[in-house]
Amino acid sequence: MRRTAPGSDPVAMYVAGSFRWADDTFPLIDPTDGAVIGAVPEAPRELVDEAVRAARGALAGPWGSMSVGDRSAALRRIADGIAARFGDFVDTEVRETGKPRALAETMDIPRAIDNFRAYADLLYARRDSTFHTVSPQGEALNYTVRRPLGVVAVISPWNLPLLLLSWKVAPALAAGNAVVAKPSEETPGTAALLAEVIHEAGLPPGAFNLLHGHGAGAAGEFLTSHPEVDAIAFTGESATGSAIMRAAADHVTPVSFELGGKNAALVFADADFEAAVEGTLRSAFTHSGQICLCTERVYVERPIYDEFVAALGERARKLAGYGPMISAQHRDKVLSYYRLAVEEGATVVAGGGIPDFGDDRDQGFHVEPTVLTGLPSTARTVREEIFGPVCHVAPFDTEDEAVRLANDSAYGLAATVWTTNLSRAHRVAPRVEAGIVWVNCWNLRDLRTPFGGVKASGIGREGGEYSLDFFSEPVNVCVRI
Ligand SMILES: NC(=O)c1ccc[n+]([C@@H]2O[C@H](COP(=O)([O-])OP(=O)(O)OC[C@H]3O[C@@H](n4cnc5c(N)ncnc54)[C@H](O)[C@@H]3O)[C@@H](O)[C@H]2O)c1
Ligand SMILES: O=C/C=C/C=C(\O)C(=O)O
Repeated sequence: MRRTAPGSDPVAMYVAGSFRWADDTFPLIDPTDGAVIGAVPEAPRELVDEAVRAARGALAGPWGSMSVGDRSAALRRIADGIAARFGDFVDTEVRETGKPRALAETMDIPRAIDNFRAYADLLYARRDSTFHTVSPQGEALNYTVRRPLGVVAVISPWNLPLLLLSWKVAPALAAGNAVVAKPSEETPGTAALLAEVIHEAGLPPGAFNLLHGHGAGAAGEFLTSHPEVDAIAFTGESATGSAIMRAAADHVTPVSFELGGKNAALVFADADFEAAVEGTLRSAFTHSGQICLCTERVYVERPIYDEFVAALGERARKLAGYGPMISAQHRDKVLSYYRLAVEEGATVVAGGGIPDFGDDRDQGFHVEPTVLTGLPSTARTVREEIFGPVCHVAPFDTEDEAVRLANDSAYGLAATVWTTNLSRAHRVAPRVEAGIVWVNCWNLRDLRTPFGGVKASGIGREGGEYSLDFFSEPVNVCVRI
């Protein structure tokens, strides 16, 4: 069984229990220095068809009839398998995304392991409803059974490649579905390692299948428009979500969408100043702003506005060790917003250009952490998702205005509120149109909470029981007594 292309990194595909390659390949690029580090297979339509058939076959075979206990044990073996190859996963994650090693070591890879462990447990913890019905039509026992959806397509982005893939694959498998996954073409490596781990864990052939390749007009679209796919779980840009929704409409395929954001931070004058500045620095610049939860709009109550802007700008200028944009194309997109902001009349408080390291990183795709001020709320820079290390800071005068500004967006994924006034925190948080509101913190995550966005930021919620709800169909059985 050949897992790797000759002379390249192991980014094989995995279909029907065996590792696959393809004649057509494209280069894998290290964004830190722009070097070609491997070749990625482009799955042809026939292989997508074969993967969907293999998944269907798995549902009719041992995977479809596996006990909850055995399924849970299989998920645990996957978690242990990732843990056993922790270093390989970290190396691959860092090489393909350019993110700081500490981030991969403390967030991406441990959280991926947790995802498999958590869903192994949740399988047991799950309860469903039963009702004893007494009505004029008669007496009955109503109970609920959960059926898997069937063949689930998982399409994931490049920013947290393993975390966001496992965030869908683990609950989909836990609920008894068969999965066909297509990770981002820019970061296929950790998914390929996951396929090896799943193979070693002994899942029946076809229960998990992995394809590589591009989205539009390629493997991604072949998969999401496939008539035999029963559900689509997607994380990525809102525009891609729209395209997938159109493809899914033909077969009324259910979708779960985690999409883009333009997340707001509200900093009140009564906030712990130091915590708010440091927290906003983290929320705007972690992974160079390439986390869907990152802050791009900061609103600060006027009495502390000047001091806040000065402090944030000074710390942004001093940031070191940050990673690159994922690709030359994405770097160019972010830089085009830096230019647009100036055209729109912004004051550049920090950054605004390309750093000069004087080493190999100058061949990579870095941009400077950037703080802007002075734009009206109608500016494209304030309205559109940039997905880079950049935020715009504007003042506000009242609590109502702060909430109105936060909600003045097509998006609604996450928000942060910085205040020491407990009543204000509880008053403001539910008024913000976002799926997640952090008070005096950012990205403090618990796998059991509902995760997702409102408006253009998504459809549905993932996390804990919420994922199991999406990945299974409740069936009401009514038995006359
Ligand atoms: N809400 C969240 O939880 C969340 C999490 C991470 C990233 N994101 C968003 O993801 C974006 C960055 O990731 P990206 O650039 O990889 O997103 P993207 O939408 O460009 O690509 C995501 C995936 O979709 C595939 N794809 C693209 N076009 C497709 C099509 N027509 N049909 C089927 N598949 C297709 C790609 O190949 C890739 O695997 C940002 O907008 C970010 O906000 C959201
Ligand atoms: O990029 C966007 C999604 C982030 C998700 C998490 O960081 C998480 O689930 O903890």
